[in-house]
Amino acid sequence: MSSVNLSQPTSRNIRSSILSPGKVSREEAEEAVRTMILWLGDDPLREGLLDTPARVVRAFEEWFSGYRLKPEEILSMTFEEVEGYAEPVTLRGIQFESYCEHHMAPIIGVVHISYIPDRKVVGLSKLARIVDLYAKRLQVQEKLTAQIANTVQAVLNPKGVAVMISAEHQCMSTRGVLKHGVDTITTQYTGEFSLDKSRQSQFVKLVTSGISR
Ligand SMILES: Nc1nc2c(ncn2[C@@H]2O[C@H](COP(=O)(O)OP(=O)(O)OP(=O)(O)O)[C@@H](O)[C@H]2O)c(=O)[nH]1
Ligand SMILES: [Zn+2]
Repeated sequence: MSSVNLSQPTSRNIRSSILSPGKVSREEAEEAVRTMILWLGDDPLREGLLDTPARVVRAFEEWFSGYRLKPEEILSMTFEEVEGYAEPVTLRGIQFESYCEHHMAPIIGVVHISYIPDRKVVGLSKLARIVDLYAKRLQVQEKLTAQIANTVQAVLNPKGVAVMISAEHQCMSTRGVLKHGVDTITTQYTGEFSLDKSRQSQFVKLVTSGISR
């Protein structure tokens, strides 16, 4: 059984946390969850909820693990000499879960990424890791799309990058306007994908066509 301290956070410790983001202790985060449970009208001391603050904090560590990762480290392993391959490499349908920065509600969808190698290629899984690095943060979809494309461009330096995201925002489907089944689609292009419209349409056709394995 964990011991429970129901003291309210003071304006002093909230202010000091804002001044040094990331410096909030695990105990303070668990305390915030207890405050939310109380505010909802439930009893954080009842048996079923005693361990909930610790579980919620552990879950948040997974959902927001992207803040602790560095893109340069993920994309540092590249392969040169790919036997003359010079056309786009495309990963279609990378599933992701993110959280909107306005409501902290899930954004669930898929990312499609394509890049045109300039001698270097990167391990395919590393592109999916870059998706998670930015998805597992508080986000807006437009920023997520741009961050993925611009990071792959900056770190790998290919001839061009294309990113398309299609996602449902639960802040629109489970609350507020209550519209289910809306796909929000965003795209970001760099290099040849930005300059050459035929590259763009080739990418869009590839990721939206019905090819299967
Ligand atoms: N552009 C953009 N908007 C988003 C994203 N995620 C959520 N939103 C929107 O952010 C807006 C926040 O609007 P507010 O009026 O401040 O919040 P609200 O009163 O909760 O708004 P409603 O959702 O309309 O009830 C809403 O229109 C959301 O649909 C995103 O990734 N991109
Ligand atoms: Zn939202």
